[in-house]
Amino acid sequence: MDAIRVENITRAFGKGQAPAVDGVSFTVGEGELFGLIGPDGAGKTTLFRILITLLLPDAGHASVGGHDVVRDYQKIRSTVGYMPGKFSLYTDLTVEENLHFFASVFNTKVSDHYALIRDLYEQIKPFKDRRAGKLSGGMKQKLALCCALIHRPTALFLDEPTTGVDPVSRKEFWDMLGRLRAEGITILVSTPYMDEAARCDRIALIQQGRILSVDTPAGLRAGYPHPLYAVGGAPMPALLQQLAHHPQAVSSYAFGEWAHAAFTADPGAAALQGYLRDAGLAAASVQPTDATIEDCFMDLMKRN
Ligand SMILES: Nc1ncnc2c1ncn2[C@@H]1O[C@H](COP(=O)(O)OP(=O)(O)OP(=O)(O)O)[C@@H](O)[C@H]1O
Repeated sequence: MDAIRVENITRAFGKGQAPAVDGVSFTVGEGELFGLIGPDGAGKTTLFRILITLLLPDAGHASVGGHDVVRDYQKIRSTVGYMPGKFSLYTDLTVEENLHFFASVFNTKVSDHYALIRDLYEQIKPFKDRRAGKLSGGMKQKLALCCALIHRPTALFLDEPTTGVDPVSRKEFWDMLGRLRAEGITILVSTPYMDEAARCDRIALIQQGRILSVDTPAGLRAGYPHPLYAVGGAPMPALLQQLAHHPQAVSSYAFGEWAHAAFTADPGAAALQGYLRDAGLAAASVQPTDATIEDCFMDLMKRN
């Protein structure tokens, strides 16, 4: 049985508005770490709210742990953990009080499943008497995850858990997700950060409410359809302009200090270098490169 099943789910807000989620389908296997990757406004939160039964879909079906999100919503609420994108804890309660409160909501005790949160909670324990509102961003996020895990959910829904979190805490957070996955907990996590996609078993790329692709990160990258070059060493605006004018150009984007340029057929590094030199960009360096998740996303967006 799939841990999460989404079939043609559609949801719009108001008449005449484009649907926030538009005919979305995918499945998540038991114990899978599945990423929903897409920019702001792509429909990730709307989909999460439908799956954790806070919002009704207009059309389609979805189930979590075999329970239908409309018919069996109570069953789902007692068995899933949810960490919303916005800080969801009680800012006036201390760290420890928040934890006990969430345990009581789920009819359990902190001690019942402490082993699951021990690693995480040890890191915030020194601040157990501090009000949650006074914690740093990374600490708040750790406490929110502890609270979402307090009843040992079978499935965990994390909506942009690392947005606005520093790089070290982000890494620690993803390490923690790996450990939870090893415990057999199914995880659906959304993020706008393409680099985090590589930490997932499979990912769905989502844009304007539609799924562009569902694949493993490696499968997605391997399926990138164009010869791709990383080009640097010259001013970016001039590089991008010149690359866009190449007769075989498909696209060119700035990726940090490099431009990534895709072509319909492989121009060859030497010929591409010559083309740029002839255009007055003699300092440009050119090397073939593998597609990143972001390259794949850009390409799929162009084609859909
Ligand atoms: N309650 C609502 N009323 C009206 N429009 C909404 C509502 N919730 C979401 N939307 C709209 O639906 C679209 C998808 O929003 P959603 O929050 O699901 O996207 P997201 O991928 O989670 O992005 P973000 O990170 O910005 O929240 C957006 O255009 C948003 O403005």
